[in-house]
Amino acid sequence: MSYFKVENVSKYYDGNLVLKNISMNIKRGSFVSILGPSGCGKTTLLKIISGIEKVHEGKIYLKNNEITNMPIYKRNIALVFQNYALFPHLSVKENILYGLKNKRVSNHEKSQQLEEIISVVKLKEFVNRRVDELSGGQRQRVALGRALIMKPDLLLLDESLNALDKELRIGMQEELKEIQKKTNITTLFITHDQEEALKLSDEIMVMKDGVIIQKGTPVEVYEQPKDLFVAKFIGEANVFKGVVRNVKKEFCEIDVDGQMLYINSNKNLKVGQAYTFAIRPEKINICATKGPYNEGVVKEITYKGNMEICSIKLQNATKIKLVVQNANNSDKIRIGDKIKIVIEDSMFF
Ligand SMILES: Nc1ncnc2c1ncn2[C@@H]1O[C@H](COP(=O)(O)OP(=O)(O)OP(=O)(O)O)[C@@H](O)[C@H]1O
Repeated sequence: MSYFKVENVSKYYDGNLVLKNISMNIKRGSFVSILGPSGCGKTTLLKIISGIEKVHEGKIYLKNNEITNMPIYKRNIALVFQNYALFPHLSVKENILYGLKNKRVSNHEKSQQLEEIISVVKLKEFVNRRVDELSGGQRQRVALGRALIMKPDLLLLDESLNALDKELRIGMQEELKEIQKKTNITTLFITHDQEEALKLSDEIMVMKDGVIIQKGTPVEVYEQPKDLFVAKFIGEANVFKGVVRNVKKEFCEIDVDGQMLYINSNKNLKVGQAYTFAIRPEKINICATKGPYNEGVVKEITYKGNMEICSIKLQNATKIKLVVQNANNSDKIRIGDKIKIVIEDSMFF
């Protein structure tokens, strides 16, 4: 039996089915992200797990106990909201201790636990400061501290890094991962940020329209997306439709509106059959002479600091994007350059 299990859960709002037959098994100590676009049902799922909302169908188990209809306070599940829901006029210490308000804990134990948590979330010098005098990142840590002091069996994080600016967010992602590893707390994190999910998770569940479309490790969902939606949602992809004209041992030829694309993989494709396929920009290399290659002209270059995204127009106006790591000035690609590219791999659907 798994540590945390959701079994065929469905939920309606005003007669609309917003969660459809959701099932998941989560191992103890793992960090699982639920990734999906706005409105797909992520928050509703978290509310159901925490007990704020009721399920219409299905069952939920935590540590072998059914908790489907258990009251919130009996579940020992902590939920951190996007806006943290802290008390702004209270101190860091008071906010964190609030997590223990329904627990019978002696004052001595309380101060011991507080000290431990303050050290985990690195807020030692702010213990007595009011929350409204803290930065966004510090508030995030208070919210985490308030959840962690409960020693919950499950930690639910609802887009909790959303309120932070990019730099702080990246810093907090690292801290969150570190805290999760240190405490070994089983965590369910919801986000619509694919980079965040890839970086933090042991497992990712991709959701769309109330359904979990794919579950897997970050590598699995990125490299073997189940469908085009997942391929496009998790990372960049050049998407084409075309008919396979030739399949060789090392490569295949695909006709995209009269433009022949050469791809260095064959994936058991059938000649004459039409496929939708998606090529990751980093699977395309610029080559000197080695064939089979595709030829095109550089139309656009987007500078990204450590890399550039180049948009290449092939002979018949098909456009394809590739990644170039920042090169020396002499090797730099420029708009108007005629280049040869090798497509190393593609995902076919
Ligand atoms: N209390 C409610 N009453 C009626 N419909 C609701 C209620 N809460 C959410 N919904 C609807 O249920 C669907 C799922 O909403 P939910 O908030 O779970 O999505 P989400 O994936 O968390 O979105 P976001 O990323 O924007 O927060 C949406 O269509 C939403 O409009």
